[in-house]
Amino acid sequence: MFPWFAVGHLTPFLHLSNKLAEKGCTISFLLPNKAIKLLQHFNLYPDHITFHPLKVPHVEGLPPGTETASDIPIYLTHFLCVAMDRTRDQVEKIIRDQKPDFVMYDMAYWIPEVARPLGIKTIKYSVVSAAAIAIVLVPAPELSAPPTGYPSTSVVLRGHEVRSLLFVSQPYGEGITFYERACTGMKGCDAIAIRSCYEMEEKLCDYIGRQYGKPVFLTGPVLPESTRTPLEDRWAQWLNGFEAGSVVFCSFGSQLILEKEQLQELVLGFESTGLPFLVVLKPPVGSSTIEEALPEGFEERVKGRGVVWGGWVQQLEILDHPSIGCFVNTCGFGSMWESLMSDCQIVLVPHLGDQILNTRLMAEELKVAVEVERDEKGWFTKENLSNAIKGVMDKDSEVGSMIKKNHSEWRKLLRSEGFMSSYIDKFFQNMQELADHK
Ligand SMILES: O=c1ccn([C@@H]2O[C@H](COP(=O)(O)OP(=O)(O)O[C@H]3O[C@H](CO)[C@@H](O)[C@H](O)[C@H]3O)[C@@H](O)[C@H]2O)c(=O)[nH]1
Repeated sequence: MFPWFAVGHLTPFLHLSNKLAEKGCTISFLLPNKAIKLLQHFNLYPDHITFHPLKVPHVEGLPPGTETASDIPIYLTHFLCVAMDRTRDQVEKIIRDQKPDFVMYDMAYWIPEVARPLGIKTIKYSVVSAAAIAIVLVPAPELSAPPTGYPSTSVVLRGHEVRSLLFVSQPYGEGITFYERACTGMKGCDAIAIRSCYEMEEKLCDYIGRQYGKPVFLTGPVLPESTRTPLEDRWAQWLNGFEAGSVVFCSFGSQLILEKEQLQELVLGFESTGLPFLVVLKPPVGSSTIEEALPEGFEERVKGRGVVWGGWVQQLEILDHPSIGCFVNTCGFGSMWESLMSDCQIVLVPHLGDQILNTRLMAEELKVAVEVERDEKGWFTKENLSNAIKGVMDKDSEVGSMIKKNHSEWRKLLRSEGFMSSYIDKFFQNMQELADHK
């Protein structure tokens, strides 16, 4: 397993590794040294899954010590791609030593070049939605419309949102654009795997398979069915102090760093809901702590009912806490699945291109969430945020009841006996057939 150096990618690769280890596979998991600490509690089969730490070389343009996308603002990501590509010698050595049957990868487009001469099969595992892959099948200058044959009219970008995909034609590593990286990685593999399910994205998955002429294997959502570690006492105790389903939890993923002004607007939005809230965000641009960026008098005013936290929390465990009633997030693909598995109302504030598409899927196709209204620049006002939250938390709200009902049906399906395991069984069978295919 060789995932991209970002928590939102490392985590689902590890969840899948657990499922494959359960079936008896032996897995070498390649990851930046620093990420081991963050992930090791998710390794449920340490006898089968071995972490191989990689030394991430320093690349000019990155702060010293950068190892994952969480360490840097999004606009520096292309330098981290350079660093990942420069681990190629280390990766190649591990592959030669371990001689696996398969290598699964995502952003490292050069894996097929390394593996094929050794007779090793490769699977490109996409941990973003099928919609997000399908929409970038054309280079950015043509992005004003989805590619020909794109099979959805609702899971699309609208107007100015198209700008969120302009990065596709920009360098993403040395001498390679994001588009070229994505396409080369797809064209070189023996099969494409997607962390999705037919119930949600069948047409999009089939479309990708047709475009690349490759088999497409779906792994399903691949989430732990229950949380394994107890919630940190600090949060358990704080949340225990509120009524069931009353607290609004907000987490913006592992990467997003806001401008100070945006952060202030956001927290003021939470304040004006009048509801208890736990907001987890990275300190904004130019601040070393979250506290120094909060609006004046804010902490005093929300004391006892609101917390804004600048560190890492156990998101899955928090979502499982009975006091949480609403989850506000950017609809990164990891949080999207986690929110669907939870019992909470879902409010979405997408930021990146794939997050907008996931939001359309959730809010318009499945109708399990509401999307906060945003302006041309992609930002929103405290009133819009507060209204969206109150709209789903109000017991008499029609929209709130409608999304609650739809969400509960999806949750029932995802949690139903055999739903996730049948995807894994099928995926495992697909892998065995691919291994036998000379
Ligand atoms: O304090 C925190 C913050 C995050 N998480 C976990 O980190 C993961 C975050 O994943 P996601 O919600 O997808 O956010 P990002 O990592 O920011 O997402 C990146 O990767 C996704 C693919 O997984 C893309 O869809 C997004 O656009 C991209 O920003 C989830 O499993 C969370 O449970 C925690 O456990 N604690």
